[in-house]
Amino acid sequence: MTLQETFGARLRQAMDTRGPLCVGIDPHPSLLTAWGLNDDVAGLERFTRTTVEALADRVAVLKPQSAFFERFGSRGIAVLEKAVAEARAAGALVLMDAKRGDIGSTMGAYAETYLRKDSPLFSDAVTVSPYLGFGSLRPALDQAVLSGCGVFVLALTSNPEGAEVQRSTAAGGRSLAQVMLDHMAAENAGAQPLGAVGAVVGATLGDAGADLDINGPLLAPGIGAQGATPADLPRVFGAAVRNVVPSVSRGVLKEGPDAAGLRAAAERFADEVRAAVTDA
Ligand SMILES: O=C(O)c1cc(=O)[nH]c(=O)n1[C@@H]1O[C@H](COP(=O)(O)O)[C@@H](O)[C@H]1O
Repeated sequence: MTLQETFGARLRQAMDTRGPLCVGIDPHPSLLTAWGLNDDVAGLERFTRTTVEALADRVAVLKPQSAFFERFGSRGIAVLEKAVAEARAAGALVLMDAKRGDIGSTMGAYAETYLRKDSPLFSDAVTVSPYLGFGSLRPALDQAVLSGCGVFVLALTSNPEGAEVQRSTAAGGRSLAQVMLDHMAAENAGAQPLGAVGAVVGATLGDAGADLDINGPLLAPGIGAQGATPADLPRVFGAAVRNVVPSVSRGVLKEGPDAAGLRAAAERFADEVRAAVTDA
């Protein structure tokens, strides 16, 4: 695989050319209603198509939240499959937010679902949980490298409940999250320009209080509806802020269904991120 084909290279290039932003596609029932749509498969399809058409040719990363599609069973998954293919065709990287985590043998099936090139849900990257043990992720980590894809591993999540688990002290006195971050750094060692293993670290944390030097991307959800702003990023991420992929879902989606409104919101967030990172 050439350097250009690695996930790290593709992500870096997308962020440099399109701006440092991930927009989440989270079709909440309340958003469907606010857009004048019904909370049914037709509404889901219209919402998703509008968002992809408005943003896939300009934002670096689109992150569909699988749960909102799974709600509708197989017909919802069909909408998701189409959205992934169309977003990728328009040049966006697709990060499937599925937060999968299971024993290794089952993780192998998830890896095939999202990271094998001939799968109907093939995406550029997927979110996973390491809290069944980092080693349980091995099939996804290996499949990602084979396919030139990325894996975003939950480390310090944006929700307040996460700390109970993630900040607990593990063997050797490190926090459990730090143990996971250290595994990620080991996976990414030597990769240029960035490794394929990303960490998820909430922008809401105030100060991450962890060593985020993993030589990989740092997905930062929590901007917008959960209260964080791009200006918070330098404080949370310190020197690692240049590897941050800030993520906004409702903060952009609430500006729909008008495509111009969605685009303007995404551009505004990307501009604010650029300013915050430049000033850092
Ligand atoms: O992995 C994620 O994307 C994620 C991790 C995390 O720590 N917190 C978090 O909010 N998310 C996801 O990011 C999105 C946040 O949506 P908004 O709060 O509407 O911007 C949701 O799809 C969450 O599932």
